[in-house]
Amino acid sequence: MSDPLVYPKSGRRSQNCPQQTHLKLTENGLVWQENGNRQSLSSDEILGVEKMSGNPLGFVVSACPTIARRSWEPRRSPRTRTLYKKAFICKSEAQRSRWVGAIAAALPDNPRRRWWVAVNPVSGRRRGWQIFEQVRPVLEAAGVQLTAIATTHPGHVRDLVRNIDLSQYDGLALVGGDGIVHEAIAGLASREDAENALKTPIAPIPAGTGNGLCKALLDAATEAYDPIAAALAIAKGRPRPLDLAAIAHRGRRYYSLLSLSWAIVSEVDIHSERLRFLGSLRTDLYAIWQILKLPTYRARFSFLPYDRANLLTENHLKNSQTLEKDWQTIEAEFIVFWAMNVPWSAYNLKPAPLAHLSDGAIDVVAIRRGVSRWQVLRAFLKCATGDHLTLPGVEYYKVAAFTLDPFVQNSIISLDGEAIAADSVNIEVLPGKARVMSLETTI
Ligand SMILES: Nc1ncnc2c1ncn2[C@@H]1O[C@H](COP(=O)(O)OP(=O)(O)OP(=O)(O)O)[C@@H](O)[C@H]1O
Repeated sequence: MSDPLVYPKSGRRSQNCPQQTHLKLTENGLVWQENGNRQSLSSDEILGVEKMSGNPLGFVVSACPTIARRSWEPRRSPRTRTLYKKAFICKSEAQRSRWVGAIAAALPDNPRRRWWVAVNPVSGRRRGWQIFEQVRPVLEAAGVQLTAIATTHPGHVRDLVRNIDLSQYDGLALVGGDGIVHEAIAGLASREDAENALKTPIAPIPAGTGNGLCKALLDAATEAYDPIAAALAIAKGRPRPLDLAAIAHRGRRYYSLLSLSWAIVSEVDIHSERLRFLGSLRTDLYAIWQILKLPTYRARFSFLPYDRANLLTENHLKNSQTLEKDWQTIEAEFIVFWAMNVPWSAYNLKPAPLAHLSDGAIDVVAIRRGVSRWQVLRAFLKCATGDHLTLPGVEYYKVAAFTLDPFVQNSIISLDGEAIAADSVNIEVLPGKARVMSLETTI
């Protein structure tokens, strides 16, 4: 559809705009001229179109385009998005109706419009509700209906999700950190209809301190890590499978979506909570403190290697054990023990660069006794970009299942950031057990 009779309107700046434009609806989106420049919005970016209130000739297109990189931003970093509203004025009401109808018809239908939203107001820097208010207009512009609640106590999301009528919703959005996503999964898994319930699409909106799952999803879609892109995954994305790990510990069964860590990693994860007021700096400072102390933790680690050697490049194989279909056992003093379901454990930490959201494997990064403080510190620093795998002392195992028997009294295991006593744990991968919203074009 192409129409020369459409005039642009840019609010207070309308006097600077050309008198006339030529709006075109192509199979890729909208194209028009403004101040002599060609402007466009692709159909991937357009959220919706609506008649302008107060002007019978106007209509407004809402979109989430990427914004131009600033001069100091690295060229390879993904570009952030913003909510953008573009107003057009038609010559007649009939023409406006034609445009609104044509644009709406050209947008792909969103089969998932009804979302339940839990907002943790105290996660991260206590900006959960503010972040929800930031993304709400994006979702509403896309016609998403929201039923939002604020959590009031730990375990609240798990209890609500256990009892919620899932037939009323197309997905669960979680504004907070990985902790409330973990709770939502626990709630779904504890239902009588768990098998089906776990297929409910989940969408994390980052407001916590770590947000490893959200970072992993956005990074896989080459999107910048920000709440708007996370919300766009609800409006324009598709559900994709996510492996879960089933954990047997002291007769109980847990589900993990992110990580199981022990040794200095769990010490940092759990004990740095007391430095919460420092934001994400808390883990960095606590990690440096632990590396200076360099405690070691004895354990038996038995694992079933995951037979996909082609996923490992030659370089990484140097640090990996031989891949065989049998269980293997290592008894050692560990400094680092970090089992990851996804590449990112936090938005700024990529311990498992070879992990994939649904490859049926858990990636274990370990450092044993015998390396210097300097080497551990280097591995920790390189971990920010996932470039630590080739460093001396860093071991990497891709496994389908494992058992960890810690021989240390009074240590803790961190399961998706929540503490459990360091006792024998059995972990098994449940391939594609859950579903998460993603902007990836090929899944
Ligand atoms: N209103 C509340 N008051 C206190 N704790 C809460 C409340 N709502 C949720 N929680 C608990 O807060 C914990 C952490 O939540 P969340 O994961 O959202 O944030 P975070 O810890 O800052 O983020 P991350 O897990 O990414 O570090 C969860 O275990 C949850 O049970």
